[in-house]
Formats: sequence, C-alpha cells, structure tokens
Amino acid sequence: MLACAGKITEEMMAVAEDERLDPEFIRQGLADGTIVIPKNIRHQFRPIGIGKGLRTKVNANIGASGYHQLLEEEITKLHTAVQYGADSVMDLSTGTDLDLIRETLIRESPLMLGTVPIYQVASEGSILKMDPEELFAVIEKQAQQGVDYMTVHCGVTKETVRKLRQHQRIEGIVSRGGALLAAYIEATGNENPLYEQFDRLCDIFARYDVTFSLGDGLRPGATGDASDRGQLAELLVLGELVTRAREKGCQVMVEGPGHVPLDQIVANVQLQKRVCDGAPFYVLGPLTCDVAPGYDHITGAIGGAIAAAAGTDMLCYVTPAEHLRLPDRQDVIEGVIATRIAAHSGDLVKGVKGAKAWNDQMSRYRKQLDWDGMFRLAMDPEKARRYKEESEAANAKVCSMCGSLCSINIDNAAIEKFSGQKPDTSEKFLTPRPAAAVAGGD
Ligand SMILES: C[C@H]1O[C@@H](n2cnc3c(N)ncnc32)[C@H](O)[C@@H]1O
Ligand SMILES: Cc1ncc(COP(=O)(O)O)c(N)n1
Ligand code: MET
Ligand code: SF4
Ligand SMILES: [Zn+2]
Repeated sequence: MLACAGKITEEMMAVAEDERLDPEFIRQGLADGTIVIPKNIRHQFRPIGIGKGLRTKVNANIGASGYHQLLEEEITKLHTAVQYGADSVMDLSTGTDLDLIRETLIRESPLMLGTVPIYQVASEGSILKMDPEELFAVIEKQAQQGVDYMTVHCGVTKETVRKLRQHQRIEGIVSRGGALLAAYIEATGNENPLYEQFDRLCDIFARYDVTFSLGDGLRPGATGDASDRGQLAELLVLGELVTRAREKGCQVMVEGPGHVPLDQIVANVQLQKRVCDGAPFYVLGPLTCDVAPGYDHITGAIGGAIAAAAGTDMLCYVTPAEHLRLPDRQDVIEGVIATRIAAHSGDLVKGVKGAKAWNDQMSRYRKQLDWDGMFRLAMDPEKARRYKEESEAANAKVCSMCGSLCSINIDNAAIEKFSGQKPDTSEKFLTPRPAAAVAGGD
C-alpha cells in the first residue's frame, strides 16, 4: 500500500479535505490499519474514509430479493439513500439478474458500493453443492466490476460453528452468509473455502484494492444470544485474519453484531478493537431489544448511538421493515435518517471535528427563531419545513407549540431589555460532510 511507503494519494487528500484533517493523519491511519478508504481501482467516485478520528459513517442496504425484483425500484432506493445522506450502499440482491443490478448500481452510485459474493453463489446454485472454484470466480468477477468492499464470512469455520452449537441459542445463526456457510460445512464436512484459501482471497482483493469487510456470520440475532461462545470464537478468528490481510497489503474492516443488550454494547466494541488490532468496526444496529418489529430503525439507532460513541466507525442502517419485508423507498429514508442521528450523537461525544459546530449552529438558529437556518441544517430539511409550514403558525415568528408563550421569544425580549447581552449571531457552522451528498445541500 502506498500509505505504508509514506506517499499521500489523491484519495487521502479528498478524505482529509472532507473531514478537515491533516492528510498526514489520514496516511498514518491507513498505514496502521485504523482507517480504510474502500475504493476499487475500477470505480471512479469521490472516496470516503472509515475509521479512527473520522466522522461515523452510515451504510444503507438495498437490493432485489427472490420475491421482489424491480431494478427501477432499487435504483430509486439508491438515489434516495444518497439524497438522505448515506455514505455507503450495499447491494444485497438475491433475485434475478444479479450482474445487471450490480453493474447498474455501481454505475449510478456516487458512493462506495459493497456486496456479499456468497449470496450470488447461493442464488444461482445450491450452496450444499458449491464448488469453491465457482465462489472464487464470482468474487473475481465482482472485483472486476468495481465493487469497493466485500463482506466475506471467513470466520465461520468447522471449529467456530462447533463452538456455537455447544451452547443453546434462541435464534441460532441469523446472518445469511453465516447460515449458508455453516450449512455447507455441516452438510459436506468441508472447511469454509473463504477461510481455507484466505491468502487467495487476499491476492484478489489486493489486485483491485477491494476492502475486506470480515463478516460476522455467527452474530447474535437475539439480544438473549449476545456475546456467547460462538460469537466470540468467530471474533478471535477475524482478529487473526485482520493481521494476515494487512500483511498481504489489503485494507480491512470488521463487521459486528447485531442484537445486543444496552449493557453489552461498549464491551463488544472494546473487544473488537482489541482483538482486531484497531481495525475499523462496521456494526449492524445493534438492536437493543427484540419486540418492536415495525420500529427496528429505533431499536437499531439506540444501540447505534452507544456503539458509535464507544468507537464504532460505520453503522449499517436498520429500517422499519427489518424482520418483516424488503424495505421500500420510505423505509430507506427512515433507516438512513435514524442511523445518521445515531452516528451524529456518537460523533458529538467522540470529538469528531465539525460535529459540535454543526450542532451548536442549529441551537443558535433556534435561539434566533431563524426557521430557514434551522431547515437548512436539519438532517431531513424537507420534513422539518413541511411540519412548520403545514401548521397554523406557518408564517409566524414562533411555532404552534407555545404560540405567544414561546419561551425563546419571551427570553429573547428579556435578554434585550434587562441583561444587555448581545445575541450570539456569529456563524460558526462548518459543513459536516461533502455538500453533494447532503439532502438539501448547504
Ligand atoms: C444484514 C442485514 O441486511 C439486510 N438485508 C438483507 N438483504 C437485503 C436487501 N435486499 N435489501 C435491504 N436490506 C437487506 C437484513 O435485513 C439485515 O439487516
Ligand atoms: C454490518 C453488516 N453485517 C452483516 C452484513 C451481511 O449480512 P449477512 O451477515 O446477514 O449475510 C452486512 N451486510 N453488514
Ligand atoms: C433473522 S432476520 C435477518 C437479519 C437480522 N435482523 C440480524 O440481526 O442479523
Ligand atoms: S425472517 Fe425474513 S428477514 Fe429474517 S432471515 Fe428469514 S427471510 Fe430474512
Ligand atoms: Zn434481526
């Protein structure tokens, strides 16, 4: 990797500029593996960094399934995810023409795109009859197409699956890739080819600069299953693979759970960072309880905020459709926004540059009753504007919540009359992210 040779590339410059950090800090993070910039050499777009010291990123999962296969709808969901501020998109398609969907999404996406190649193998043939050569051919083809990072469940091995089965789990294996590979291992007695031929995988990834996203195939899918032997056994294997992939010149991040009770989230993040030598952590949720189908963007955001504050580097969104159906466009909006709220809440206490400036400027606009300012800085400017403008106080200085008893308005008058204090009208806001990707822009 060029970073190890001390060279600052165009990609590092772009990331440094967007994060308002010194390019040398980015180079150092890449060299020691605490930062990754997923970008296939065949994919042209403005790259985004993930890792230590950087803004917590948000990924949106899209893709057709066996039951629901409309390419147009997936393209719309891609653009919606981009418009509402996602930093990354994964194509998790398992239905119809997977190569065409992927090619279209890569072409249309201004963001990094991730995939899970084992899905294609399982969708186009029987996993139990999988020929490892076929799996590697699919990986090579996706790399050639320009996929920026791939989830590979290399830690689902004979040994880790045996450890998982020792303990009674409520939900067993919920990861799709994990379930497929465990079924293959248990049915054939063969080892997971992604583990057995890990060096071969590294060679392909290094050639196209595809970033590893080491999958958590044995993650808990129930809060009652969190942090058990199977999950931790897999994490230990992933830690070893982080070292091996880095030695082969590859960029690596590690995926994490899942469904985790509030009081185990920090421990899970700390364990991952320690065991995986500071590799960027990419977490699904975590969902903090299991009883809210229809609202799992909320259970996921509650856990995501704690995880981000504890050092998680990218949050995978959870939408209200989780556990119920394929997300539609509205689910994508709610999932991205909920997850961005979690990420920004984490950034405020993680000391991410620019997060507090954005936040405090919103508070200043609120104090000034500057509605346009508030709408401009809102995570979802369109919804904020609609709510005010549809109310009876659409054109009023105050809002319809308190009306003439608006505390801010009363206090502003009191300050002007009695304290002599000047209102804080200075603009200290810095755009927290590339303007092109922000809904509403700024
Ligand atoms: C691992 C995560 O991926 C989600 N997931 C799996 N397939 C798709 C798809 N086609 N579209 C959106 N999300 C998907 C699951 O719901 C889980 O949250
Ligand atoms: C953060 C995260 N975790 C896991 C997966 C893969 O899904 P699965 O493991 O179900 O195949 C993913 N795409 N993102
Ligand atoms: C069992 S539903 C599939 C995904 C699941 N929500 C998870 O946490 O991984
Ligand atoms: S219940 Fe639905 S979301 Fe969960 S694993 Fe099965 S098909 Fe996927
Ligand atoms: Zn789940």
